[in-house]
Amino acid sequence: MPLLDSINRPDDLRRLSSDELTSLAAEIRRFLITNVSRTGGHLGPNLGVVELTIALHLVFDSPHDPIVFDTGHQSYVHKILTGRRGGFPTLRRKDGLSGYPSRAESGHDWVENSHASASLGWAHGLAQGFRLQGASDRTVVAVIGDGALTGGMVWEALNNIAVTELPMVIVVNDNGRSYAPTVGGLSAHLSAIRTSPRYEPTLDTIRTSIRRTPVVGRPAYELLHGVKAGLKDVLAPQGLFSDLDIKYVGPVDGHDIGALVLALRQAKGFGGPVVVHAITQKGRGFRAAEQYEIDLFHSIGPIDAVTGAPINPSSHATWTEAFGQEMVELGESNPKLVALTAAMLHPVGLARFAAMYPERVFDVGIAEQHAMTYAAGLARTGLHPVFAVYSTFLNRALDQLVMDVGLHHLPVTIVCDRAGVTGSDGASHNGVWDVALAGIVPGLRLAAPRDQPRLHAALEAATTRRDGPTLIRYAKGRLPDPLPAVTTREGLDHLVFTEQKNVLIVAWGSMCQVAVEAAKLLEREGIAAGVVDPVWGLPVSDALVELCSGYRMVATIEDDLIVGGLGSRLALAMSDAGVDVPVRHFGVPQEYLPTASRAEVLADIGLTPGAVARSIIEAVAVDENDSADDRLPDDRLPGAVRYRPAETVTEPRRPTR
Ligand SMILES: Cc1ncc(C[n+]2csc(CCOP(=O)(O)OP(=O)(O)O)c2C)c(N)n1
Ligand SMILES: CC(=O)[C@@H](O)[C@H](O)COP(=O)(O)O
Ligand SMILES: [Mg+2]
Repeated sequence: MPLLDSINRPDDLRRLSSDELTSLAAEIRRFLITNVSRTGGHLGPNLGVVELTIALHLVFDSPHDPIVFDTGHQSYVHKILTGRRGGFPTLRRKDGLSGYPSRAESGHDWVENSHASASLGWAHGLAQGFRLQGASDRTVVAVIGDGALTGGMVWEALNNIAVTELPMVIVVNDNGRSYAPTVGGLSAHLSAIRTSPRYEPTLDTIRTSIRRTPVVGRPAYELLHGVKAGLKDVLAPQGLFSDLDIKYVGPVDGHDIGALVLALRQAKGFGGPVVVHAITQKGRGFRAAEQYEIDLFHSIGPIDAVTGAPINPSSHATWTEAFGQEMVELGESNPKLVALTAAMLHPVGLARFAAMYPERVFDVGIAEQHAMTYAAGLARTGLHPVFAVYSTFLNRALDQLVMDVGLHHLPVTIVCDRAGVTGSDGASHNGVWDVALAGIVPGLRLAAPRDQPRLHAALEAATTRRDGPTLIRYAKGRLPDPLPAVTTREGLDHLVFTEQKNVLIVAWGSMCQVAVEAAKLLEREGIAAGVVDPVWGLPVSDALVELCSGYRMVATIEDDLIVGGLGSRLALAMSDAGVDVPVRHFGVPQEYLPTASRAEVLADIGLTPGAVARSIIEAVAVDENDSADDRLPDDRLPGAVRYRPAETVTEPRRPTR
């Protein structure tokens, strides 16, 4: 029977011999490859932490000793060891196993936020909280990658942790990579430790010779681990942490369970803050991952479990590729254009621009705050920075956007990829807050292009603006077919034009297609509805406010938060202008959305043509004998939450059709 079948809780590990633990690690590796190649997910990071996670659960008593995984994308092995291997066929799916820690799944999971660099803050709070409440026997463990270590929050936490005696073990999972090789001085420092010439060959030689020694070999080998774990203080420079007076153990071979157990036990025994520096290999044990230089299979879709080749790769262009192409062309015509990324050069589509203009791209590590203020500095010298970032990670740089870029009216363009509902990466990855957050910046102009032609135009306009910031947002995945305007008036693209001032649907970005299809459904019901796309939706234009005047109803549809979104700002502007027309808002509710596919989440929150049309029909109070229920396709998925009308709807006047 496979050893893995007998592992249902961490305690089950403790009855295995060291050889059995090594065999278990191999079984887990095969399990990961078999399952994650089917579902997609963070295969590379989790292949790199198999032995580390086994050692953590051998030395610490989870959940009594919390283990906090930074970013959380590398917690699959933790889930396997805590009784959840059966859920892996449903990984990252609706009602399935989350791809990140989940309190609803297990008491072993403490932190669900998948935004990097937060684990040390969490660990500090947990340790301090336990101490204040007399639970001094609990050691808090943070597992943080070398990439996440480049985030500013880490150093805020370390500055505070360093002056405590709290029982905390900070495991640096150092594989030298974020997606790409980790950048910056910190990474160079870790690399120096990792590759210290005085460290590796010496110890490897000793280790090999001892292992060959019969009988006394194994005990001596165990002893060496203890020596090895301590040797770091002697053989290789590691001032970074010890200069903060934080004890340092390592570097330890992150794939040697015995060495890890010794180092973690030593760290636990210190009783105060300790760093354990584990050297791991992202993608370890899967040749295709190990050889995929771009990101070592950091995040994959379904692949062949042997070759690693994508299964059914989409040939359709993506927003990210379209952006990348635009940047290459803009870079050629505009020598002042520079680009920034926070450790996601390829994921945001800047790789080609970087290849063409290597001196004009800056990867700052997972440091969005720094990226934004760095961009302000660059702009202050007359350059035009484009900061490409996933929408949800823009949250990290709000103050820098408001006070460094906005306050100085600097020509910085922020390009938010993965804007809107992303779905399978869970609540903290939906890019739904950017409009509400960035929309508060005085002078910032915000566009949500609906297709590639509009993206081209928006980038042209944004990168030539000199008197303030711009933000352009687009959804994850494939580029939609072009959706041309029927006519454009005063900067407003009319996608469905009706002379009749009955219902006006105002939509932008990915919701334009939804709006057009909803208008067709309404037309079938004899309800005339026009559709207009403002493209540059914020600040709300006077032309849009004036256009809304005289309609029986305005509906706004957006793939971002209703509160603070386009619709709520339009309603406010209409109210200020005395345009007394009821407004119904369709968008993302102020909730943390559960893990599901983008399509499933959009259906659940009523952002489908059928749901929008049904709701508009209900709102314009059609003849109550014709229940809307009989007349429109209910394209919600079974069991979906019924659409909840937005609170801001005012009672519509009885329409005439
Ligand atoms: C604030 C923030 N920015 C960007 C990301 C996207 N992201 C997810 S994992 C990752 C790389 C993490 O590298 P590391 O911490 O070294 O972990 P590894 O994948 O190497 O185990 C990045 C940039 C994020 N999750 N959070
Ligand atoms: C863990 C993390 O933040 C990213 O790796 C995230 O999974 C992005 O996924 P996509 O690039 O597939 O949108
Ligand atoms: Mg890493």
